[in-house]
Amino acid sequence: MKQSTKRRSSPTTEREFGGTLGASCIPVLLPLLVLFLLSVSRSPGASLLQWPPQLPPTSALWDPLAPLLLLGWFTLHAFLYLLPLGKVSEGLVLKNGTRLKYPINGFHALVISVGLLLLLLWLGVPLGSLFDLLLPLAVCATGLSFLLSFYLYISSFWAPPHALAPGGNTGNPLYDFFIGRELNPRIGNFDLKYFCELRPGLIGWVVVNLGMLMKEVELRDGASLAMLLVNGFQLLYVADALWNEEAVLTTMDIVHDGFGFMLAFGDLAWVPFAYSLQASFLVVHPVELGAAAATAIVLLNGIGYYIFRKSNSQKNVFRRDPKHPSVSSLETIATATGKRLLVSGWWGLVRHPNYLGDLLMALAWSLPCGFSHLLPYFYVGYFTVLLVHREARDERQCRAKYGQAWDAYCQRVPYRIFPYLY
Ligand SMILES: NC(=O)C1=CN([C@@H]2O[C@H](COP(=O)(O)OP(=O)(O)OC[C@H]3O[C@@H](n4cnc5c(N)ncnc54)[C@H](OP(=O)(O)O)[C@@H]3O)[C@@H](O)[C@H]2O)C=CC1
Ligand SMILES: CC(C)CCC[C@@H](C)[C@H]1CC=C2C3=C(CC[C@@]21C)[C@@]1(C)CC[C@H](O)C(C)(C)[C@@H]1CC3
Repeated sequence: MKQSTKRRSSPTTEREFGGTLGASCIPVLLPLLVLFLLSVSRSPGASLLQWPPQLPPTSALWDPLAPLLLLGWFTLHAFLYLLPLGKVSEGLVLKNGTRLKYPINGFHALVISVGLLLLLLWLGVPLGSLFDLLLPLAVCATGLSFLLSFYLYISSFWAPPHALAPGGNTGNPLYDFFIGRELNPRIGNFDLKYFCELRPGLIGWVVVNLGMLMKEVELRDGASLAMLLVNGFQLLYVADALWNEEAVLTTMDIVHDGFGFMLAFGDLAWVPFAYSLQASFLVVHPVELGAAAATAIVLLNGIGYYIFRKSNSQKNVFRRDPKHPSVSSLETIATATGKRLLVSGWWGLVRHPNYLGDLLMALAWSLPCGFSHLLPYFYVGYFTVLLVHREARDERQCRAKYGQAWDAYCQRVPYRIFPYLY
């Protein structure tokens, strides 16, 4: 019995994100990076390269209102998640042959949240004050990510072996805490990873953006075109994710990755506070955008969105029902697992067309901030690194899963993300 537990706990020797060293440093460095980026975005110089780096004074990191707001926000979203609205969908087949059920009511949660925000505005609640609360909120969200990650790590020891993620149970506590041991941790029917991936942080990002817009209105008696574009583009991205909530059930995060610090912090702190940097930058560094530039940026976002949505939907439909009329005529290659790989349509253009679309949108979100500072382009740089790394991880997993069939796909579709470039 003991022996089998040992074998179970080290199914993979390969470690990602720099192994134990990465897993020990990232949980310290990333929260500091969020605070650094937030305080640079509101400083007059907004310089990323200033030495010594600008860190906020400790007095700016705490406000008793922040934990209350965060607690209220989480309670609201847990309640909305449990409401019997929308349909219930099944995830992909698990190792033990079963499928988990997931409520598809994220879009309802977004609409109700936006409705509540409009009500608050109508009641005269100064949403612009979120600008002054950003640092304390980011500190509390980070604290919450740590608490959740400790809970996830400890509770995973009660999970059955088939419920463990392939990469997150090496036996090294630091690494497993970071990557996540359990694939789909649940409290009853409440799926913690699925909830965190799409609700409090993602919708929280929209709220932070709206707060920045209201701060701009307070300061300058109106919202700038640049701020409206950033808010509009990112709202579209979040609304799209929730409208197509079912598609998240076939992404790497849900299907392959465990739920540990990386995703908990990513979902709850990194997304709402680092992804909203353009909006917080614009509060202190207004940009006047001409009509021609705005049109070109809208076009770029539209092209990126089209590629992103079409390719993600094509793969999702194909994985759920390969005989569906919209995908049945596409060329595919067989793999030894019984699953087929698309080699025409969007997935015949490059091996990750969805990343290409996402990166075009990322650029469109930064361009409204002009070219005077580097900070608004932080997201494009980070996202390129994230997706190039993610593509390499996915490639390794697919080669292990599909062997020769994957090599044949790579020969047939030689470029990874950018046609003729990479
Ligand atoms: N905004 C953000 O911060 C982030 C956004 N994203 C976005 O999330 C979306 C999902 O990305 P991600 O989860 O990384 O991965 P994908 O949705 O691209 O999923 C990759 C999986 O798709 C399947 N697949 C790969 N090639 C083919 C093919 N030719 N035919 C059929 N199936 C194929 C494989 O799984 P299998 O064969 O087992 O089904 C592979 O493991 C992307 O649009 C990405 O841009 C991702 C990360 C961060
Ligand atoms: C903390 C580290 C630097 C890395 C954290 C990575 C996470 C922030 C991202 C990993 C995969 C994500 C996805 C989305 C948001 C960012 C994270 C959590 C996503 C929900 C965004 C909206 C998209 O439409 C999507 C396809 C649903 C995304 C799924 C992956």
